[in-house]
Amino acid sequence: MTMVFLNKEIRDGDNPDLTEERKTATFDTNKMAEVIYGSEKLARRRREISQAVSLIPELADSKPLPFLSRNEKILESTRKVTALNEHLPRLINMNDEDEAWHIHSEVIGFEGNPLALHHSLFIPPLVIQGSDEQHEKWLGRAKRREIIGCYAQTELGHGSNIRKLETTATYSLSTQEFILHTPTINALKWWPGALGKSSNHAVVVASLIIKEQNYGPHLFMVQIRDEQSHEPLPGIAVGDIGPKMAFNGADNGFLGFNNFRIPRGNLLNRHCNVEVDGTYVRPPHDKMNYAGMIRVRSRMAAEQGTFMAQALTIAVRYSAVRRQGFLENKSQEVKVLDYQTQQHRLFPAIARSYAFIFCGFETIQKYETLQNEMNSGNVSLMADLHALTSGIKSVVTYQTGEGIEQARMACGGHGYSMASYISEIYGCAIGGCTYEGENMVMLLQLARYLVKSVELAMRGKPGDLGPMVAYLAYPDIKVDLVTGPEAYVKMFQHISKRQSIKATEKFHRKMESGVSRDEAWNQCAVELTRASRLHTRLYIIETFIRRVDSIEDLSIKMVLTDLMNLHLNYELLDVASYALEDGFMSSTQMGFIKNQLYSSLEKIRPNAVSLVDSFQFSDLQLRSNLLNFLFQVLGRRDGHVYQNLFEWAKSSPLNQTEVLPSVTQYLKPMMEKAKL
Ligand SMILES: CCCCCCCC(=O)SCCNC(=O)CCNC(=O)[C@H](O)C(C)(C)COP(=O)(O)OP(=O)(O)OC[C@H]1O[C@@H](n2cnc3c(N)ncnc32)[C@H](O)[C@@H]1OP(=O)(O)O
Ligand SMILES: Cc1cc2nc3c(=O)[nH]c(=O)nc-3n(C[C@H](O)[C@H](O)[C@H](O)COP(=O)(O)OP(=O)(O)OC[C@H]3O[C@@H](n4cnc5c(N)ncnc54)[C@H](O)[C@@H]3O)c2cc1C
Repeated sequence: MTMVFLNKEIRDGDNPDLTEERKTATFDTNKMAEVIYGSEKLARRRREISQAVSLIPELADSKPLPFLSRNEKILESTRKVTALNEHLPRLINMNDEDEAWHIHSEVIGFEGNPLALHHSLFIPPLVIQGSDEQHEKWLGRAKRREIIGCYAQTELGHGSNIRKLETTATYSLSTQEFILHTPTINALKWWPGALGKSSNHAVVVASLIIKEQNYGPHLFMVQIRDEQSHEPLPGIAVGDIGPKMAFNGADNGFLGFNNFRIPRGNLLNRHCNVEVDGTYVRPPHDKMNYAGMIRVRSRMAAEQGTFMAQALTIAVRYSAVRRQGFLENKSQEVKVLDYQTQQHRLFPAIARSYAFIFCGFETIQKYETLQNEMNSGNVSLMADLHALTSGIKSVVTYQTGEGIEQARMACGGHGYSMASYISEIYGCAIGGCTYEGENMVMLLQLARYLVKSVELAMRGKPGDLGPMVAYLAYPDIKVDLVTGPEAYVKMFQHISKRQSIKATEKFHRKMESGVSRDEAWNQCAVELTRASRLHTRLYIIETFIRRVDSIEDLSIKMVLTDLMNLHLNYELLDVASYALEDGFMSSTQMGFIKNQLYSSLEKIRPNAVSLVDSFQFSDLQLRSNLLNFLFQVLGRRDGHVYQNLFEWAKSSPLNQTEVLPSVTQYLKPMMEKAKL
């Protein structure tokens, strides 16, 4: 008998070690999934979608992805995404972004696909920056997938410094067109996903030139390939940039223009415009054209939390079936999950996954508020959200990379095999440290905001500080950590405030010593990025506490409180040196934090498997597909790891023949020669 997604996901025939873990859980994984995904409906819809997908064989991988060449990977991801396209209207609510994200992640996995950017980076800027008329012209076609698009901003020579993008869009008064041009090799667009071979349209970011004046980066809708032949249009050079650390089922590309003309109406002009006579109509905010990037960054906390959760699901389940070494009982080896070091490796990362997902919810809601305000012409929230999302994207991507790498090491040798799927998740997740703004660059954006806020506080204007930075003006009152989470928040506020002030003061001292503003900034940059990280980590902690406070179900609240306490102690321990430095934290308090941390690990141990089960990733999503025995393997929810690893190895193309050409052509002659 198989009982799918019952409370503790107990199924007959599962590895008894995993079943034992599930039986010890103190909570219902379905209820936890509701908390993770925000509602009963969404959690249930995810299960229904997973179930429906598992019944459609053409949506399964036709071969283990690591055994495919790049061309085969692209063919396979395209096959799956187009097959999925046919089923989508029946399987999901087409207007629900969460359902769409979930089903794509089920079917495609982490390899990428030629339509991934179409939905996340082509349609959104069109919606945000396009006028009603432009929506009429392109949006319906894009949504129906009559056309495929991408977002082409980064160039070979410039990614971080958008103001210096070299691709130009020069307005021609005589023809009322924009002339797109790539003046140098460095100006080639480079990196955009799905540009290389798949897209026939692109939202292109180019510097707008009118009567020789440069108005900075603007967004243009550009058709790059013929809709019938799919050949590049005359005046366009486009291609794939080659294999990458991950995303090899997608065709990141390059793009160059040779005086390529587009109509005036192709400037996305909801917020700005170029009139027929060349008059430039300014947007309500200088950085309005960057709004799409805030949107993507606001989604990254939840996204990265989910990436890390997938790697942890694999590692925790595996750690519960992997037995190695002894504790007290010498007659049976222990589950490696029982080692304190293994728990210390994995459990704080589980806590971070939950923290990032909860933080992600708040950030997405904040973005939605911003979007509504922008639509009615109010841009006052932009600066705050830009600062916040710059910090969040940087901290969560970095820590997710750390967490996934720990998950890999926690699986020992098998973690290093592509059968674990962890390397693919890792490659994809750490891309986030770079895309949507390189992490250091974005931390420095947040630092600008923090420095300004400290300056306000120093000028005695704490009332002018926004709610997220109000703590910069709080007095220093020592805290007793025994009293609970609020004391941890206060300790973190002190640490973060002190670092922001120290960095600002250093910056001021540099300038007072005669160093230019930019040079002074650079000489303080490490301290400034530290301030940004601390501020962001404080924000993540606060969102975690808010979420746990809001939970009514007692059994869920209890286990999440354990997880939150682990998070608080782990995070504080990690930054304790800042508070020890000025005596705000005593060495006794430091000892208390460590003890609390170890006790949290023990409390979480019996719930560890169910905490990762609660993410409810299907085996297909973890590339441990039940439909086909050959696929990976370590994260299987049934825990039958070893026989599947053996099947995986047998399916390696190298094992399809006993004697390889490498042996007949080289090794054998070498050995024969040696005998002479
Ligand atoms: C599945 C895989 C998907 C992968 C998808 C990946 C897609 C991509 O990567 S697309 C490309 C993304 N590219 C980037 O993110 C580039 C990062 N760079 C940038 O965003 C900008 O160059 C940036 C923000 C660093 C600097 O911009 P710049 O115009 O030079 O502004 P700068 O001079 O630093 O700041 C001026 C002011 O603008 C503000 N500002 C900058 N950006 C914004 C914004 N988005 N909103 C509001 N204010 C902003 C600054 O805070 C600053 O304010 P203040 O003067 O008050 O301190
Ligand atoms: C997987 C992936 C997908 C992508 N998809 C797209 C896409 O769809 N569309 C698109 O347009 N682009 C895309 N990109 C490009 C991406 O947005 C850029 O690579 C990113 O913005 C970083 O810019 P860069 O490559 O110029 O890095 P650089 O800025 O050259 O970074 C190199 C180093 O310089 C440092 N640095 C740079 N400037 C500063 C500064 N001011 N202060 C301190 N340090 C600095 C950085 O911290 C970093 O250490 C993608 C990239 C990846 C990896």
